[in-house]
Amino acid sequence: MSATIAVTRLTKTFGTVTAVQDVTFTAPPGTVTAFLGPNGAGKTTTLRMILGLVTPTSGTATIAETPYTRLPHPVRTAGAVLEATAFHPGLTAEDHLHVHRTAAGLPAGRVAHVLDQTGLTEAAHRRISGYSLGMRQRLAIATALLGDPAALILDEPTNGLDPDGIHWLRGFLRACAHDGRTVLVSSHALAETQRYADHALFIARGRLVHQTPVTPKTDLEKLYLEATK
Ligand SMILES: Nc1ncnc2c1ncn2[C@@H]1O[C@H](COP(=O)(O)OP(=O)(O)OP(=O)(O)O)[C@@H](O)[C@H]1O
Repeated sequence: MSATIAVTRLTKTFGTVTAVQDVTFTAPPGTVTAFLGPNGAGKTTTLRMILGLVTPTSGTATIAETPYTRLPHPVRTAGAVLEATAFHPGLTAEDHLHVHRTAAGLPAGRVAHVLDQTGLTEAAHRRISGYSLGMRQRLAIATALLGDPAALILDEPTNGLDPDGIHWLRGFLRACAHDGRTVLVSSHALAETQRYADHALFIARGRLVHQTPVTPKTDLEKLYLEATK
């Protein structure tokens, strides 16, 4: 299954604050799309609208041509990691994943598979309370992968990762795209984004101000500074 993420004229106001204004873009399968912009630009709000967690004031957001809240199989269609995920510290990673995969009605074998995909197999029987930030980030990604989703949405996944973790994440995102998944990632880490993204969207003050294919020659920082000033 493939799942294009399509955002059309999306707008969200919170009282007098316009967080997102008339944003339109498409994130196609088989690619990593980076979502870049200053603090408060509207990235998280847009991702939350795509995932049905925030109701748009106007416009639409669909995954596989369907709003998230109306997807027949949401966990198989889209997996997401938004901001700091809370885990029960007394559980092991394996326990945590079994709780989630049972709730989602997924086969037991998925747990070992996502542990392997995120490099957590050896740590699977340790309590999450002893996990580093990077291991927690991997576990959040493992949870998002339980349904083998066609689309993956990650909000600032490099935050708190050490160089090993960043190296792993880069390879992981590329592998996801290679497998045909649609990957949408918000980030502030421009040099790193340059190394894994196929396409970059720039958002500033709630508006999509620029977009570009990303190649080794793209000067993402220069484009970012020009587009968001
Ligand atoms: N629930 C809310 N109520 C009121 N205002 C909100 C709410 N959520 C977001 N905002 C405001 O909307 C704007 C966009 O915020 P958002 O979190 O989407 O930005 P962001 O690009 O993700 O920022 P950051 O890079 O800091 O995570 C900000 O002005 C923020 O204060």
